[in-house]
Amino acid sequence: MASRVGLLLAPSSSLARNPPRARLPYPLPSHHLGRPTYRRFASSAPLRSPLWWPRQAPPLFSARAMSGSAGSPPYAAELAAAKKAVALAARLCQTVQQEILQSDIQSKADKSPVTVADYVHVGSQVLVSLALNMEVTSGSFSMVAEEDSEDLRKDSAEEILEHITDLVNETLAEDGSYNITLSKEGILSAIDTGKSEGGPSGRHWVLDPIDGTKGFLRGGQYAIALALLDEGKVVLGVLGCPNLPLASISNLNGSSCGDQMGALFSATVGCGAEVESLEGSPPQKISVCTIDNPVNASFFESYEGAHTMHDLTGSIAEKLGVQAPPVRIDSQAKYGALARGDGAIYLRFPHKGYKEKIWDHAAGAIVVTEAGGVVTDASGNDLDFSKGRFLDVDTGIIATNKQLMPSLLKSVQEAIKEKSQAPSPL
Ligand SMILES: Nc1ncnc2c1ncn2[C@@H]1O[C@H](COP(=O)(O)O)[C@@H](OP(=O)(O)O)[C@H]1O
Ligand SMILES: [Mg+2]
Repeated sequence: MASRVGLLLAPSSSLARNPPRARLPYPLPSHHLGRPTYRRFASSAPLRSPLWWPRQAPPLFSARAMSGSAGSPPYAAELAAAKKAVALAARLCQTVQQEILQSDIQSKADKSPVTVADYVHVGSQVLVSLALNMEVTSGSFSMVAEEDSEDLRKDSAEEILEHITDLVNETLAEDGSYNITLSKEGILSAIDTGKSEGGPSGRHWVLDPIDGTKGFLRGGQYAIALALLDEGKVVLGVLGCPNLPLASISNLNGSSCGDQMGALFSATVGCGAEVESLEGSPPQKISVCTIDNPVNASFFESYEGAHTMHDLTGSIAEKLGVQAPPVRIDSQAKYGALARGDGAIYLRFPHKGYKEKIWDHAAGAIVVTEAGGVVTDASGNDLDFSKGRFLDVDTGIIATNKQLMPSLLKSVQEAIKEKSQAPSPL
């Protein structure tokens, strides 16, 4: 946020150029510190009062699972809440992406799509925070997330904040689950619920409000990625991928034989992984592919060459004997696709000096491991999400099924060694 919102202020996006949306005629919430207190329309009831529960059936996921009820799986309430939160945020993201793609923003001389990206990052984070606070009825709330409100609190960001506020309130009104409207101060406070540092103790939500920003702006893949850490371990994860087909990507170039768009992957520790539509179709169990011969394997990697060393991943694939060309897509949609067997391997090798953040991998990693896969760093170590906002990984991150992992690790080690011994270009 700090790096992006500073660039927001030129009215360069379709959103900024268009007249402001009509304000919703709702009373606004009062300021609060700490945990946000969203106020229900025509009510001053505090958050979590039964008076707050929506009267009508929510059109998206119903998140009314009860935590810890007899016979219910672990984290059932949290999982239901996370699905609801991600589906709500996805609704906002889809609206904004359509506006971007219909506008001439990508061809503007000042090329400032980053402006729009900020609307949607903040809006998505606010909606996730709000939904989690509404749905999870016990314990304190802690969230590790990408955005903070610092730049949005500047006077110069007033117009942007107003747009974000409208966008969030319109999404809430369209969804209809909560009769709530947020003021600008409510938006700022909700963003700042994501300031936690995480760590090895307690529970922390981990959110990437839009993972794959570049893909989002290009009209490609992106994901809303939400995970829950409990005592340093990822115990559940939800990935909302609005542009990923619900059916498998059959020909591995991003298209699918099915025609329904939007996939929501989820996993709870010890309970397996599932996929369903963003509107909440019956969940289907998923598992990684069973390929054990690399000749038949394909591999996913970042679309962006700045995010991974395509030369190194090419060399790994060659050593392993993979014949298919890389499947390059943005975001943690790669983890989702891998988890349901659309491809066999995910390779990620950032350029020197880059530090991975936990929100870029927490949800994706548990979806893959619960689907029977393995996710490690380049040395075969498990990813450790308990060290705060960053991951301490050796060189890169790899994921595949259990059969292929030993030979993949060998190829990774060989390719890294070879690259380190190669003469550096003058
Ligand atoms: N130089 C870099 N190397 C590796 N990853 C980077 C990077 N710069 C940004 N990223 C991360 O790569 C993520 C996107 O991954 P992918 O390439 O798989 O789509 C970004 O998430 P955001 O888009 O949420 O910022 C960002 O966190
Ligand atoms: Mg990200």
